[in-house]
Amino acid sequence: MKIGFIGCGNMATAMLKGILKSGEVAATDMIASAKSDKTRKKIEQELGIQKTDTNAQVVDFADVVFLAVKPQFLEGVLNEIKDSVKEEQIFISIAPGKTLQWLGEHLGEKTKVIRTMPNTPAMVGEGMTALCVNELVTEKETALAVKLCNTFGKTEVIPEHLMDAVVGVSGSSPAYVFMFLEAMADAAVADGMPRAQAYKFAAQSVLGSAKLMLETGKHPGELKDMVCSPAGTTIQAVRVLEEKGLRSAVIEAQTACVKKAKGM
Ligand SMILES: NC(=O)C1=CN([C@@H]2O[C@H](COP(=O)(O)OP(=O)(O)OC[C@H]3O[C@@H](n4cnc5c(N)ncnc54)[C@H](O)[C@@H]3O)[C@@H](O)[C@H]2O)C=CC1
Ligand SMILES: O=C(O)[C@@H]1CCC=N1
Repeated sequence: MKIGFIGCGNMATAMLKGILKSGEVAATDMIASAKSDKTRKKIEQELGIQKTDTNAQVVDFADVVFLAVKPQFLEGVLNEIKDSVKEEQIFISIAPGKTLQWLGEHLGEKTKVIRTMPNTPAMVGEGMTALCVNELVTEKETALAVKLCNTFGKTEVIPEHLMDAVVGVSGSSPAYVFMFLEAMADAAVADGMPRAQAYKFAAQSVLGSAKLMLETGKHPGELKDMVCSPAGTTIQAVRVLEEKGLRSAVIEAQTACVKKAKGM
């Protein structure tokens, strides 16, 4: 199996590293395209795979082609590669808001298309990717795409109508989590802790809390209650977070994020 990436920025690099590390595909069977010399140098030196400045060359080479440019450049790229597309190939988009129908219209109606939404924790093998497929993609091909995405984290196949919600809950959410981490660290710095140490304490607490929820399967409210001792410290923090509207802020932020994804 040969894999190609059109565009080799943050997400593509993270995904490529996962696939390479898994050993599922040899470096010689992978190619990525980039517009700048700097990125092509990165492809060669950091990833050790083939590079090109021509997107159609990726399509000529690969069985599975990842479309990893920003959504605003996608239409131009699809127009550029359309004549090189073969019916047996699989195209995997990682763009928010671009539907299977839209992708099929631009790639040709007989094209196998998969729509995904990964996230940047893929850079450390802890990504969360959602995936949906068009009617031309077989179960075996879906399983192949899941296997590839599992090399950089967890993957779930979902109905397409949930894809915009995924942008909010996992595609974009690392940004809100990093803001929360920064704020917690700032408070610890205000209380005298060195900044580097504050980041470590905040990040490990978030990592551990997420792991605790995933591994116990317990309701987050129950886990929160386990921390809140009667007349203790935590319930005071919870009281202030409620007063300042933490839940509402997160829900409103995510709703704005999903609204933007729908309009893309
Ligand atoms: N960064 C994130 O957290 C996530 C991003 N995505 C999506 O992934 C896609 C890529 O995003 P990033 O990697 O963050 O962006 P990026 O800007 O880091 O990478 C995009 C790359 O595509 C290249 N490019 C632009 N036009 C091109 C063309 N015509 N031909 C070949 N290469 C071209 C750019 O030079 C750049 O290196 C976008 O659709 C984004 O919405 C999805 C999930 C998470
Ligand atoms: O901000 C964005 O548009 C992309 C999509 C999901 C994460 N980053």
